Amino acid sequence: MCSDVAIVVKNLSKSFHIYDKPRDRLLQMLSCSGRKFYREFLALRDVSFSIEKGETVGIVGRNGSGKSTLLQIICGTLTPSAGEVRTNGRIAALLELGSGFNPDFSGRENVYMNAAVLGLSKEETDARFAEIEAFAEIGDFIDQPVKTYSSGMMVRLAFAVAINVDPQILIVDEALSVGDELFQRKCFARIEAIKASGATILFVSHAGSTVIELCDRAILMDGGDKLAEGAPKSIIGKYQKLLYAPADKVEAIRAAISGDSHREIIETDSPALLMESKVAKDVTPELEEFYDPNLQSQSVLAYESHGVLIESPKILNLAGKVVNCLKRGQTYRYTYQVSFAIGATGVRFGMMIKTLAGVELGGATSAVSLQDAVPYVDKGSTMQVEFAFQCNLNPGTYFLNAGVLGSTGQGETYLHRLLDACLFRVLPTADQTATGVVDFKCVPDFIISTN
Ligand SMILES: Nc1ncnc2c1ncn2[C@@H]1O[C@H](COP(=O)(O)OP(=O)(O)OP(=O)(O)O)[C@@H](O)[C@H]1O
Repeated sequence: MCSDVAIVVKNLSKSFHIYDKPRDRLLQMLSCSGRKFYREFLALRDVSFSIEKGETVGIVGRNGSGKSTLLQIICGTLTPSAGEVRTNGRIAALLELGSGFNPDFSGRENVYMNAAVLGLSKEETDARFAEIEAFAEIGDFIDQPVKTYSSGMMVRLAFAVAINVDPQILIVDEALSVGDELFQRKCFARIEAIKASGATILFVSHAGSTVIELCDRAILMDGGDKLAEGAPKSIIGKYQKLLYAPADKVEAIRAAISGDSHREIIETDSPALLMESKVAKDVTPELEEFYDPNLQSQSVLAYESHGVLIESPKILNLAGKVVNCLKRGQTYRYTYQVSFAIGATGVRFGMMIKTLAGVELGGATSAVSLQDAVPYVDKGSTMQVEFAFQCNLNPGTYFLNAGVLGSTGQGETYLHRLLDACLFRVLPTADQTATGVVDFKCVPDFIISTN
């Protein structure tokens, strides 16, 4: 193995035996006839790549694409069915939550055990223990059995160990998403320091922005295949295209992505090759807005009705078609119907767009003050409410609220309100330069001065 290379994965395949019924497993154990009581499931199919020392590589892919299986084989906790993995350097891994811990032992004991597995002597761990404890910030829990820990505490301790053993290769599988935001930031800062020290980092993440920020390169997995590898931004674009594709277009998009990679367009962030990556992107079909029936809000929360009911919240495009997968920059109409089983005064309507995490991004009310509200709505009336909005959001998933304010005699209140009434996605585009959540239409410009 070349001394510049940290990880080599060559023609790696992994198949699992799937038993339809528990008794089939038993029959298989007892069988001497060679008959198979299981189905083979190929979780990884002929995957090859290599990672150089000092590189930070992100692995992305839809659920079940084989990311975790791949990391587990690289770390040696799972054996491949075919192919091989070679690694060069001390590996610290954060795989499944708490997988390296013994639940009956205290945090302190687990730190020593974990560090020993990673090749540290007791004296070396003694010297680092205070730093590990300080980083984990779990207080007196350090001397409690790990089985009493919350998932957040577990990940704090596991991460504190992994990053304080000076790994030459750090492998992280989504573990960071468990910790709270402040801890996540602290971890990212430390990962950057580890990266700066020249270590190799391989991590799985569903967060495209994290991969773009942290990684030098990304690998897209799908259905056990390595579909593409290249510059993070380009790979994330392909991943999102696949993720948000309507069911009948998935195969075409998959084929286009894999076709690109078979032509071996190895994309880097160097300006010369960005031209090539643009060509590769253009091969992938651009997605049009559409309605995905599977995309329904599972978290609708209705306030108690005061004789008023919000119904049929939906998004329409300008042609009047119902859609929930939207295009960035386009104008849409958010509509809902309101039925009044009771007369109400000072009626106002509202909407709010929120992120998956519930952050309120922006909305509107139909009137600034009571003076501008609809003065009176008769009992038995129905109103069709509509808010036109421009979709200045970057690709992602968002929620919409709907609300009706007014009075039925006891002062202004929500006559009805639906939280998470609607769910929509913003589709990725090939030419996206905007980052973050909101597309502020930033226009970059620069002037180079030389002395
Ligand atoms: N021990 C196992 N036995 C049978 N099937 C398995 C086993 N482990 C994983 N699989 C299957 O292999 C496929 C790949 O799983 P893996 O966990 O590697 O995917 P992933 O990309 O990490 O998914 P996610 O993003 O949901 O974590 C899945 O279909 C999964 O059900």
